[in-house]
Amino acid sequence: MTFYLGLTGGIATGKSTAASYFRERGLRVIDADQIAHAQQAPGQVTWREIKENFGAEFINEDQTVNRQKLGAYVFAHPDELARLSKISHGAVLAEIKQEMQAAKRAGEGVCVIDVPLLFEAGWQDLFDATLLIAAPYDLELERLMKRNQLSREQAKARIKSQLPLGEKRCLASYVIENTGTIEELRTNLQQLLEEIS
Ligand SMILES: CC(C)(COP(=O)(O)OP(=O)(O)OC[C@H]1O[C@@H](n2cnc3c(N)ncnc32)[C@H](O)[C@@H]1O)[C@@H](O)C(=O)NCCC(=O)NCCS
Ligand SMILES: Nc1ncnc2c1ncn2[C@@H]1O[C@H](COP(=O)(O)OP(=O)(O)OP(=O)(O)O)[C@@H](O)[C@H]1O
Repeated sequence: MTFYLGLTGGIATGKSTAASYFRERGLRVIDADQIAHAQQAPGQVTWREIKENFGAEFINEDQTVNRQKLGAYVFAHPDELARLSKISHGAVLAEIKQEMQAAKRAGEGVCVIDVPLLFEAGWQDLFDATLLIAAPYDLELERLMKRNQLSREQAKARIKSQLPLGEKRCLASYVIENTGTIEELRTNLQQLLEEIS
């Protein structure tokens, strides 16, 4: 039986860092962001819908979606972000389900599904358990500003576009506080893996 572990967090709280650890341990990690990006490749259905709904000004000369520009726009306009989510989520979910089936067919013990918007989308029932990588608000804000080179206001708007971390804490089966070093995070992840394996 495959144990499906849904991995989530706030923006920049450390999901990808946790996902890297699981990959190093040889586990399949299904990455919703990566799936969403692949489905935005020129010519794909999602790409066409983005072009039609948001306009050609969000398409680069090489026909790829200008994600930086689109991100700056949608995170400043909640209704537009909802429109983008609506365009993307059905196809992302279908691909996630396919990859989960592949893990089962391959007889894998644990399969991790990294979904930033797991609780916002209401997908928790798809998984055997959910793991939230959490960090205090100020740390989340600092990491996000630094990594994406955003102003404080831009970073705050991105965090605000998601369900508050406090609410995600109540919904998750497991919560790991990512407030120490990356080594400490890895130790906590190892303990969790031992518990569920
Ligand atoms: C808004 C976009 C253009 C920004 O692109 P960018 O390269 O700057 O960011 P990236 O895709 O790496 O996402 C970074 C983080 O932003 C957050 N985020 C992304 N999409 C959304 C959304 N629709 N609502 C709230 N937060 C979001 C997530 O925490 C994600 O991990 C891009 O995220 C996008 O196309 N989003 C729609 C698809 C989607 O909902 N993806 C999430 C996985 S289901
Ligand atoms: N324990 C830690 N100590 C110091 N830096 C960390 C720690 N954990 C993560 N980081 C750094 O914080 C940033 C955000 O981490 P990461 O990319 O894993 O977050 P994420 O939750 O996947 O983000 P997103 O939601 O945007 O995809 C990265 O630059 C990462 O190297």
